[in-house]
Amino acid sequence: MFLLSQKPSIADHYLAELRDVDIQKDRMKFRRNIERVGELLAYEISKTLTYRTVSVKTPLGDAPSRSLLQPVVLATILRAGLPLHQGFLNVFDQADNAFIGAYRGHNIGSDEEFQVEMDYITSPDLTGKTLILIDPMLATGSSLEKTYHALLRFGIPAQTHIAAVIGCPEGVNYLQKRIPQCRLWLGAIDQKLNEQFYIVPGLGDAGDLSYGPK
Ligand SMILES: O=P(O)(O)OC[C@H]1O[C@H](OP(=O)(O)OP(=O)(O)O)[C@H](O)[C@@H]1O
Ligand SMILES: O=c1cc[nH]c(=O)[nH]1
Ligand SMILES: [Mg+2]
Repeated sequence: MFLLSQKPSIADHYLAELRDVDIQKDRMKFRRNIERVGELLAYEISKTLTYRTVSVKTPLGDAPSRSLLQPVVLATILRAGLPLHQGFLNVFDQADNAFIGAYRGHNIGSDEEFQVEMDYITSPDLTGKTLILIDPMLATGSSLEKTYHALLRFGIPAQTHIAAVIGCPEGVNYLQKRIPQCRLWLGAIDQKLNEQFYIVPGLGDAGDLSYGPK
């Protein structure tokens, strides 16, 4: 698992602003900070990808360069994933894209449990591609796990990365147990989940903070 906050960097500044109840009132800033964390995570992931050597013609000669070998597919869980998706797309600007409509609904008969509802999924062929699954909050991990398995009907990727801004031990353990083949990339890892399955201290509801209450 990779953790942006493991070493002090500008990522800490973005994360602090994302968590701050006063700064959160500015939705544009909130979305932009999520996007910026996405750009940083995408850059970190890019360091692990495979490149082929190419020669690029400059006005003065030929420059030995590198170009991505495997196509990247960015797969994002709506709604809260959208600003994070944009950050990844700023970096992997030629990526193909998949979108999944998933949200935490309530189970019948219990106020304290939920099941992930999924009602929209679209994806290019994933066979042999580098898949990056994007969602800012890794809480229980159910949304990401369900999404990963649903996406496999579009083909088996060569490798899968999961990127989130804030995670928690419960969600990390869940994904490492259920889908150990996926590599995890997080901005920060927080203390725990509360009784409503929100990350504490976390930042609140990333979807609502980006786009308003629903
Ligand atoms: O790890 P989990 O326990 O599955 O929870 C995380 C999910 O919860 C949030 O979505 P939410 O259901 O709030 O939908 P939204 O993006 O529309 O706000 C978040 O964006 C994740 O998708
Ligand atoms: O803390 C959490 C958990 C799930 N979804 C959020 O937006 N925040
Ligand atoms: Mg939400």
